[in-house]
Amino acid sequence: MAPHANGEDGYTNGSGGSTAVAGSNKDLFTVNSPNVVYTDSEIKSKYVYRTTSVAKNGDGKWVATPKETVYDFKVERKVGKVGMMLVGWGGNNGTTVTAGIIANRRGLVWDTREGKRAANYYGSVLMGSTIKLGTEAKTGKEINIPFHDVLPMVHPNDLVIGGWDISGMNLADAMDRAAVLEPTLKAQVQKEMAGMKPLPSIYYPDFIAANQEDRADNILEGSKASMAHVEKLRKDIRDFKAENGLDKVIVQWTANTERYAEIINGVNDTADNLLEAIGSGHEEVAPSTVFAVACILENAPFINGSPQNTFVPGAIELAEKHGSFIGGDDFKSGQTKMKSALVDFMINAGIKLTSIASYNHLGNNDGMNLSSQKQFRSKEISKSNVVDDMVAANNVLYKEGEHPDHTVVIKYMPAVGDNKRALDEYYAEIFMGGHQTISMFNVCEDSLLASPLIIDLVVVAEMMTRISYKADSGDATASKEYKGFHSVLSILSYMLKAPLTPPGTPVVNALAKQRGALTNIFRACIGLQPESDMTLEHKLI
Ligand SMILES: NC(=O)c1ccc[n+]([C@@H]2O[C@H](COP(=O)([O-])OP(=O)(O)OC[C@H]3O[C@@H](n4cnc5c(N)ncnc54)[C@H](O)[C@@H]3O)[C@@H](O)[C@H]2O)c1
Ligand SMILES: O=P([O-])([O-])O[C@@H]1[C@@H](O)[C@H](O)[C@@H](O)[C@H](O)[C@@H]1O
Repeated sequence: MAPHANGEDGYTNGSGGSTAVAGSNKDLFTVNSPNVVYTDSEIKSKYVYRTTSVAKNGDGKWVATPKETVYDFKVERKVGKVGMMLVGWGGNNGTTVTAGIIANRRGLVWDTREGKRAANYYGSVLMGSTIKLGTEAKTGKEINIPFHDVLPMVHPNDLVIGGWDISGMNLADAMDRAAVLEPTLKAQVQKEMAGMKPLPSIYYPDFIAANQEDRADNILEGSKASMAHVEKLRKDIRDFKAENGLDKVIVQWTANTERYAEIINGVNDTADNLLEAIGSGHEEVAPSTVFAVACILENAPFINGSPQNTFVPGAIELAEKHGSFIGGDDFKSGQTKMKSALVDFMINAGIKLTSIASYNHLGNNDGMNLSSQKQFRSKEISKSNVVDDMVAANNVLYKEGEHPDHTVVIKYMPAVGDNKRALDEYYAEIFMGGHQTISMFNVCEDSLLASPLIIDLVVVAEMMTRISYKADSGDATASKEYKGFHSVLSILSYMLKAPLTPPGTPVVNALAKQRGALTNIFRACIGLQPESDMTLEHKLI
């Protein structure tokens, strides 16, 4: 049921909930609590984090003990001027997200066969979805607010965009090459994008498919890692920041999928060894890792939107040493996003999933790059591990080490272009020897699904640069002074297929849990408890 204006400062949707209209004033809401203090520059909150500690007693039985930890969070309210630099800016995703932000910034409307279309941010969890703020006391109605309004976040319209590409094509021509957007929209952004030209990038041929060589006409000298490359990329970031008067820059890899790098002791296992390996031009150091190192040293958050193992152990250690943010891997845009929701539902419904067959074909340049086995292998890994946590959490259905069959196939079919076809079959055992077969045909317009994720990743990563905490927790999180979250931003996992997590911490792929973590961490920053959906107020009356 479409929402309709209820005459007040909001909308009543079909479920009787209410969504406050964003932008009706600078602060859509304030929190009325002795634990939350607003100043012009900061929001400070005291938050009681409630968990349940479990341990086995002498009889081998689990004993569950409620545990409370008090955290002090601080949010800097000033957003500042933010830049987004994309590696692979001239690709399908890079050109599409750039055109999309320009179209939104200018409020563009364009003609299509189905009628007029207006710029929007659909598919962005921050710009296109809401979270529950609470329940209206006088009516009992659920009050929902735009996700983007829960904390002071940068608006994508305000992002200053730049980046690198091994292809020197200007963004207007590259947008035509990508063949993603309607001509009537392209025509309205063509002039602005024609003035955008990617910076030359580093190109180490062995890491991406040989079929990409023809594009590589905008490259820096040297076909192996070097500190000169690191310093050039660092200078590019500094220059971009200075030329645009930016307060900070967030960098994202949306360049082609690379082959995995071999993890070698003495080469990329520690921060020092990695820096030495770069300095000596070791052939196992990938371009994406060189970009990561440059960003870490420049303290620019770096996010890997592709599946390769960019963050070798040495890169993670370097980020921890410098307190720089990194995140990845591989945008979770279509087939895998659906899988991480559907498998979560099936297994948590007690349905024993026994096999998943995931096939897809696509015809864009990414597909061509993935037609090479080594690059496909990177993607196969990231697409295959996405159900592991859900299976491992259900020891009723699955014995130790038991898991569904899982096959991932990707084929390059030029004819379909960016309109990727995903065909999935989920086969499961149900009650009394029965079976359930779910077959799905999902046409994912790859870049139109990935572009909003690029925006969410940048906005959340930037937000995390303005959140700090201190705690007298008595555990590893204890800190007397305010400090940032761990360098590995696992809070980004909702947008990623293979979430990178701080060393030794579990990977969560279940989509609902990932969204819950993002929502509730942001709620904690303003002193609000997690939304439990218990709604006791509606069940105990
Ligand atoms: N739905 C999606 O589109 C989606 C989902 C998940 C992951 N991804 C990943 O995002 C990446 C980009 O996807 P795409 O469809 O935009 O691909 P694309 O091939 O259209 O764009 C990649 C761009 O990267 C450039 N490039 C390659 N190596 C480079 C380097 N070393 N430095 C700078 N630029 C370089 C290429 O010239 C190209 O313009 C791929 O790795 C893909 O697997 C995409
Ligand atoms: O996100 P998702 O739809 O599961 O996975 C997609 C793959 O199916 C596709 O082959 C690839 O080109 C995209 O980059 C993306 O990784």
